[in-house]
Amino acid sequence: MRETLPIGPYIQNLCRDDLHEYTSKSKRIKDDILRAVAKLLELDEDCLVNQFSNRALTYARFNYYPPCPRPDLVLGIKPHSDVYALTVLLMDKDVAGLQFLRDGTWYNVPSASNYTLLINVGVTMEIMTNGIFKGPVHRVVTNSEKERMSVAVFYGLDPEREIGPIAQMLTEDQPARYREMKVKDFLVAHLEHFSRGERVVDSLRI
Ligand SMILES: O=C(O)CCC(=O)C(=O)O
Ligand SMILES: [Fe+2]
Repeated sequence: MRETLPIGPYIQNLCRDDLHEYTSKSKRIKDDILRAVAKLLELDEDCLVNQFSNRALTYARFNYYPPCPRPDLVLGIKPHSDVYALTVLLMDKDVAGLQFLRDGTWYNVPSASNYTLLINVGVTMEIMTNGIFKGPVHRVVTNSEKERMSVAVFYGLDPEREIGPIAQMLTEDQPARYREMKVKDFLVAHLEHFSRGERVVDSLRI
């Protein structure tokens, strides 16, 4: 994250320092996870961490879901895959609502009795690992009685660079499954696909 946070004066006064401290600490978690993923893939330990320059994007989203009288009709967030590489999600400790899709079935993420961080893989990671790690589809359902809150910090790449499978993932037997694209164009394409209920990654498949 840039030293001077590009957020409005209201947020800056309210929680600028806390947010800066929080995102710096969660960046360390993100780097640990990237190193663990690199190890799992039998790559150089730092090869994923090194993809994130000091111009890489960090984006924090504060989600507030008020009680909703018709949870059967209204979603908190519609189905999507996160677009950046990794998400560090601080979950509401009392109210569940997050669900992941697998083989056509939605699975609940239970609320934990304490503040819990959930690490989610995003589409950027799916492309970088040439499809080995997937950015799962998830959504948030509403609750008729209780409000719910979460804080998602998304870690992405430098918008001026290209996104594509990293060179270390490619062999003759495992050629690139996704074409390259400039990150900032990829983010715009993501929004267009999201508004149509589609996944941008599917449009990049070779
Ligand atoms: O509120 C949640 O639990 C998930 C939020 C989410 O998926 C997002 O902000 O992308
Ligand atoms: Fe999400």
